[in-house]
Amino acid sequence: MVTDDTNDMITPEEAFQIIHHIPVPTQKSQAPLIDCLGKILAEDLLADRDFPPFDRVMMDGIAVGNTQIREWKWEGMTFAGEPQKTLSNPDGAWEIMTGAPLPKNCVAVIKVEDLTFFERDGEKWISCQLENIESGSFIHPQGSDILQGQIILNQGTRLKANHIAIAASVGYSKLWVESIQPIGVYSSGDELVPIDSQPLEHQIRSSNAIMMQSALQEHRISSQHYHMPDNPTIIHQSLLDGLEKHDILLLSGGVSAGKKDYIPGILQELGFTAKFHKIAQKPGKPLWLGTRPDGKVIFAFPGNPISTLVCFSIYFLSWILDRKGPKPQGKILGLSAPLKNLDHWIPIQWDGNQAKVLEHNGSGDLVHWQHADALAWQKANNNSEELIYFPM
Ligand SMILES: Nc1nc2c(c(=O)[nH]1)N[C@H]1C(S)=C(S)[C@@H](COP(=O)(O)OP(=O)(O)OC[C@H]3O[C@@H](n4cnc5c(N)ncnc54)[C@H](O)[C@@H]3O)O[C@H]1N2
Ligand code: MOO
Repeated sequence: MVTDDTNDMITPEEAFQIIHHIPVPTQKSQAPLIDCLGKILAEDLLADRDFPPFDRVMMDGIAVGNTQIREWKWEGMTFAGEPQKTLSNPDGAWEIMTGAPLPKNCVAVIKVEDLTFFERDGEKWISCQLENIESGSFIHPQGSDILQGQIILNQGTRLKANHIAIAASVGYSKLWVESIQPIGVYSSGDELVPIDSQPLEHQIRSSNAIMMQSALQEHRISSQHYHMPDNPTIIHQSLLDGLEKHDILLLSGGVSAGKKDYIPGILQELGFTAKFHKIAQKPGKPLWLGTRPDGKVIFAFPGNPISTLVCFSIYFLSWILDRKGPKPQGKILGLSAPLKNLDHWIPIQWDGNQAKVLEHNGSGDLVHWQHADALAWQKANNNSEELIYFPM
């Protein structure tokens, strides 16, 4: 008899909704700027001076006070890093380099490509053929980006490299940030053996934990690995120990319907409430997510390597990185018919500039999936060829 358990499953959309209402446990600490990438800023940063701090020259060339004439007498030169000078002759020109402070009495900059330098009566002159020279051209006015004392970067910003540059430019060599503390990463199953051992015929090498740990490293989150055999007493104790040290645990295996799939029951014993167990999707149907009143969060991923990979990438990473799910959209070549009641996460490979379905052997097949560039989201019963996808 074929059973249909779609009634007790939620959709991926519902799962995203639930996930994004769960606070990510973080701790506030002060960190050197070089270690702040990817963390959440826990303070407002103020501009310590106007930006730019002076009228900044934007092109190598000359600065002039009179834009109506086309020949100016050379008066002096300023490089970036030199203090502001003053143009004394109203019909003169001051040679300037990008980044220098605009000399006093100047109203426009003309770039060197539009100029001719020449000598007349033993003196330096500059001419220009441009019809129109607008006042203010190639001048980045003082305070036009932001004024001193204003907030230049808001608390809550997830810090990218350009934000780090802003912090540096206003003199913060350390920042208060919210960061995710080391995560406990668990593998489970009697069939699993360590990477450097020779498996017996019925055994396999464990790969899910190291995959998750590596992916966490990419986001500068440290982790600790634990392995649990299929023994409820040991699982209970091991998770209890892990919860002493970590706010977030990531588990893989032992969450489906097998006789030794103890994980959901034990997590309940440990005080966790399941937010969901089972999403109408393939792969990764039996994904379990639970929280505890003290703020601890556990994702228990289905053990098949691709199920763990897909659920980790789609749900866990979008939770900690505060992404709201897949965004880009495009036409995918080679799609098969949608599944009847399950959303389908389909590996996509870029072929030149086309996205096409990657052939594979299901959620136990790490080998073919190595070529996946993205995951396309084919909704149940939906024949569209334009799919939202998720870069991997
Ligand atoms: N009767 C049912 N059986 C299954 C269902 C179901 O709904 N009813 N769901 C299937 C789906 S879908 C998946 S996905 C798997 C998930 O199973 P578990 O989470 O219980 O995982 P295990 O049974 O422990 O392992 C599954 C598979 O993955 C291998 N595995 C586990 N951990 C690792 C690891 N760390 N590294 C590499 N490989 C790992 C394990 O050896 C198994 O081959 O359940 C289906 N069954
Ligand atoms: O979700 Mo399972 O991932 O179909 O093998």
